[in-house]
Amino acid sequence: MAEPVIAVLAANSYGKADVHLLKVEREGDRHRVRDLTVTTVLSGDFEASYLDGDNSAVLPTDSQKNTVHAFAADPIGSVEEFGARLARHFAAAHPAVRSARVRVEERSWQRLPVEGLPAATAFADGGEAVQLAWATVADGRLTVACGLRGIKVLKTSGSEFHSFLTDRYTTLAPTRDRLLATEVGARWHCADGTSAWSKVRDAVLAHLLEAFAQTHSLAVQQTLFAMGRRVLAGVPEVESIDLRLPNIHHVPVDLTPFGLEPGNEVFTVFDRPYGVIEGSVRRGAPGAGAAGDADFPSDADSPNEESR
Ligand SMILES: O=c1[nH]c(=O)c2[nH]c(=O)[nH]c2[nH]1
Repeated sequence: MAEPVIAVLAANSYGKADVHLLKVEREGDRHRVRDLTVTTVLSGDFEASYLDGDNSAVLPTDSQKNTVHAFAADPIGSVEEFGARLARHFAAAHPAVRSARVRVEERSWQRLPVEGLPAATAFADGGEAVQLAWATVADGRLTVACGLRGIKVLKTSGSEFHSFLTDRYTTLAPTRDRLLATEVGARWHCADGTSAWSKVRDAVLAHLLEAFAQTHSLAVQQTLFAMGRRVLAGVPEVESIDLRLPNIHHVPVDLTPFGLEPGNEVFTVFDRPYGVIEGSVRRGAPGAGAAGDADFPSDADSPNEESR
């Protein structure tokens, strides 16, 4: 028989990690977004749950997540203020809590400056975009494919998705007003003889962002084609462009169980799973673009990737 082990419970805490939410603050047509990831950590008199499974003092982590959502319905203020409000709430509301720690991380989004459009509802995040190039010499000939990834953009208006095919497994509700968010991956091929790659790159990016912001979207697929077509129209050096647009789902949080207005301001960000929409756009007459397999930018880091 195994030796009886004498064990005591030492330090312990529990909470909800990485509650990722997006709050849209609307002032008429001008929107502002707050992209927050919140972690709650409670410690206190919770030994009974660890030792005996007695949960009578345990505020479920699910309730902690709901609290974060409900508090986000009020003006958020700074990350410090939001964290302090939550921590004070958890510490005061439940007697077993001796300390409540709340971590608030904010990702910043900037309005897309789009000429001729206030673009008060289109944003790009402050993160770093990655620039990519694939240079190949074969038979003495240089070909260069160019790309970028990691450009996060979102629109808080001008996006719908409805009238889609349904089957017995469909539960998705049609919507005429949804939040559209993606992380653009692109790879383009230039005409022979092009060497002004940096100039082309800047122009491609500007056209991609502008088309994203300006296109009233009925589907990510439609936005993708509009973005590709805009690049071909605006950058004569580009012969074709492959685009990958993940559809990063933002689902409105139902606040009615907490006695609040349902609202359309606090969204849960589902980092995964996500839709993946890919397509190549190239010069040619309608009907000429036979559908086929392509190496989309998702595969872009494969060392074997070298040609279209
Ligand atoms: O723009 C979209 N295209 C889809 O194919 C799709 N599928 C889905 O669930 N949502 C969306 N949105």
